[in-house]
Amino acid sequence: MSAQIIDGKAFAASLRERVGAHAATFAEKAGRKPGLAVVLVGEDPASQVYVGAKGKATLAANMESFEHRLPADTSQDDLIALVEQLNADPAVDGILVQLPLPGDLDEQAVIAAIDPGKDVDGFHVESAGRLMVGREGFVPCTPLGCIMLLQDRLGDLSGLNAVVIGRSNIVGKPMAQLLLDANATVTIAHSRTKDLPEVVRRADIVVAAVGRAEMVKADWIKPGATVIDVGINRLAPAEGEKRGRLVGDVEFAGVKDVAGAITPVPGGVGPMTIAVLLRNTLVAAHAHEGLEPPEGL
Ligand SMILES: Nc1nc(=O)c2c([nH]1)NC[C@@H]1CN(c3ccc(C(=O)N[C@@H](CCC(=O)O)C(=O)O)cc3)C=[N+]21
Repeated sequence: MSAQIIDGKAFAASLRERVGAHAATFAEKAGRKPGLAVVLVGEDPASQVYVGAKGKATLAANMESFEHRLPADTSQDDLIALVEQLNADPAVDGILVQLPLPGDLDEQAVIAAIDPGKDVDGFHVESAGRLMVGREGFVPCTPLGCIMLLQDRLGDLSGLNAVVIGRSNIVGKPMAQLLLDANATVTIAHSRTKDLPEVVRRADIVVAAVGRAEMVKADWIKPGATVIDVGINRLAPAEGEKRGRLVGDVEFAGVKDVAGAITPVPGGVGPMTIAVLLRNTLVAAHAHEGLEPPEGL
């Protein structure tokens, strides 16, 4: 049996379409477009490409994009001063500071400086706390995109066994909370987990977010399980290749013959992250104008 391939790219395109339509309606009511500010510190080439892609998607969704590119030797004080300037700017609804930050910049301190009402990444401790206690707030884009794909495929997740591999603040922990909120039975596995393959074999839902290329193997997967691959790893170039292939944390070639459904890399979770970022920015814009939140997103 071969798994259904979950087309995150198509799902994300449809979400971006709906967000763009809502953004146009918002602009008529508010007299301005929703605005997203992206701050990039340093010259990491992968980050530059990624920030450029976000800017394009933002404009295509009828939103304003504000890009701030700062040199790698920017001081903590200057970076926080920029964040405070963006907090005070009424044209800016969402603020994203691209991570990781270079050098000794203190990520937690920079994130703490973001107005929680503009925290469209959902990385502020206030957003994390709200998610934990079940209050409304911004949810990190990648796990929110993953739960959308899961609910689209499986409907009700009640009682399903979900195993999240990885415990980062950005993906693993909020992912587990979202699955718990959806009434799944949740296990968070990590580098110290004993007999990881055996734990994963019990899962109806596997979310792999460890950042290790092709770590999850076919014989770890319960037949028919739904596999969400959050990893984006660039392999070393093979003979004759200029750039190495992009692979996930799951060995796709093998796992696709066992799983019931699986997200590919690229074209799975990655595009969802950007679409959800735009969705969160749209929600922030409505809150800033005192408008009812948009429906059906
Ligand atoms: N504050 C912050 N928020 C982030 O959300 C954030 C961040 N920092 N730092 C970097 C990571 C990385 N990230 C990606 C999003 C989309 C794709 C994506 O769309 N990938 C495509 C293809 C990418 C390619 O071809 O290189 C895909 O998977 O199909 C990738 C990576 C968001 N991040």
